[in-house]
Amino acid sequence: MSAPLLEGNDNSSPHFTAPPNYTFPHHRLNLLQRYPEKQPIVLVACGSFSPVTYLHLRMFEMALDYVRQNTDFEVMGGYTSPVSDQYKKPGLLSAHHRVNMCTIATEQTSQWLMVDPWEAFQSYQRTAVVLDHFDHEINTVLGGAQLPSSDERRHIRVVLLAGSDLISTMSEPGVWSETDLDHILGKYGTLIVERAGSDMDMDTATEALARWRHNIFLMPQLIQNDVSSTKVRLFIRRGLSVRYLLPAPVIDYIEEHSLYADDASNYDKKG
Ligand SMILES: Nc1ncnc2c1ncn2[C@@H]1O[C@H](COP(=O)(O)OP(=O)(O)OP(=O)(O)O)[C@@H](O)[C@H]1O
Ligand SMILES: O=C(O)c1ccc[n+]([C@@H]2O[C@H](COP(=O)([O-])O)[C@@H](O)[C@H]2O)c1
Repeated sequence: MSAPLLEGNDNSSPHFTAPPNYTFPHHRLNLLQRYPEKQPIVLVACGSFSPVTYLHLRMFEMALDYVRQNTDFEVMGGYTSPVSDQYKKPGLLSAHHRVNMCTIATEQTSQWLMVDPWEAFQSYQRTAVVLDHFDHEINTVLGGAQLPSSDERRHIRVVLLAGSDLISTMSEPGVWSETDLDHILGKYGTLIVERAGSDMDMDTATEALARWRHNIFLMPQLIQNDVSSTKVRLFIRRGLSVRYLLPAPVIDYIEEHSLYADDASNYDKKG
C-alpha cells in the first residue's frame, strides 16, 4: 500500500488510497436533517481501540448530550476509525481483530454508531488525512445532508471526537505538524472528553491551541470513568475480570481468539 496521499488544498479534490474492496459504511448515517437551523456534523473518533471499551462508546453519548445542550450542531452519525497496524503502538493488536471488536461493539450495543475500516487496513494515515477522507465520502460522494421538504443539500461538518490526552499531545512540540493542526482544528474542529487522571488539565492543554479555541469544545465527564484499553489488556494478562468494562460480546470475541492473553494461561474464561 502506498503512502498517504493528500494532494492539493481545500479548493481541489484530494486523492485517497483505499484498502482492497473498500466501501464507505453509511448504513446508519442520517442524511436527512431534522433541525434545518442547526449545522449538521458527524463525529469521528480516531484511536487504537485495542480493545474498544465502554468508555470509547460513552464518548459518543457524552458528545450527543453536549451537542444538544450547548451547541447549534445536529449530530448525523458517529464513527470509530481504528488506526493502521503501522502505527506500531505497544499493545496494538492486528487491525483485523480491532475492527471486528469495534464492529461487534457498535452493531450490538448502539443504534447509530459505525466503524470505518478505511484507515485500519492500509498504511498509516495522519488524522488530517482521515478527516479529509470522511469529508470526501460524506459530502462529495454521498452529497451531504438533505433539508426536510427540500432538495437542497447541505455540507456536513466532520468533527474529531477525542479524549483530553489527545489534545494534550497536540500542544506537545513535534507530535503533530502545524499544518495538520491548522487543518484539523481550523477546518474541522474537535469535541474533547475530559480524561480522568490525565496529566494536564484541559485549560492548560488548550492554551497552546488558543487560536483554534472557537473550534475546540471541551466536555466535562459528569460521571467519571477512567477505563483504558491499557488497563483492560493488563487485567486480561493477569487473569482478572474485565466484565462490565467492555461489551460482553467483545469479551467473548477476546476469549474465543485468546487475545491479549500471551502470558495468561490462567485467564478466567468466565471473564
Ligand atoms: N478514559 C478515557 N477518558 C477520555 N477519553 C478516553 C479514555 N480512554 C480513551 N479515550 C479516548 O479515546 C480515543 C481512542 O483512544 P485509544 O484507543 O488510543 O484508547 P486508549 O484507551 O487511550 O488506548 P491505550 O490505553 O491503548 O493507550 C482517544 O481520543 C482517547 O483520548
Ligand atoms: O496525524 C497525526 O500527526 C497524529 C499524531 C499523533 C496521533 N495521531 C492519532 O491519534 C490517535 C490516538 O493516538 P494515541 O497514540 O494517543 O493512541 C491515532 O488515531 C493516531 O493516528 C495522529
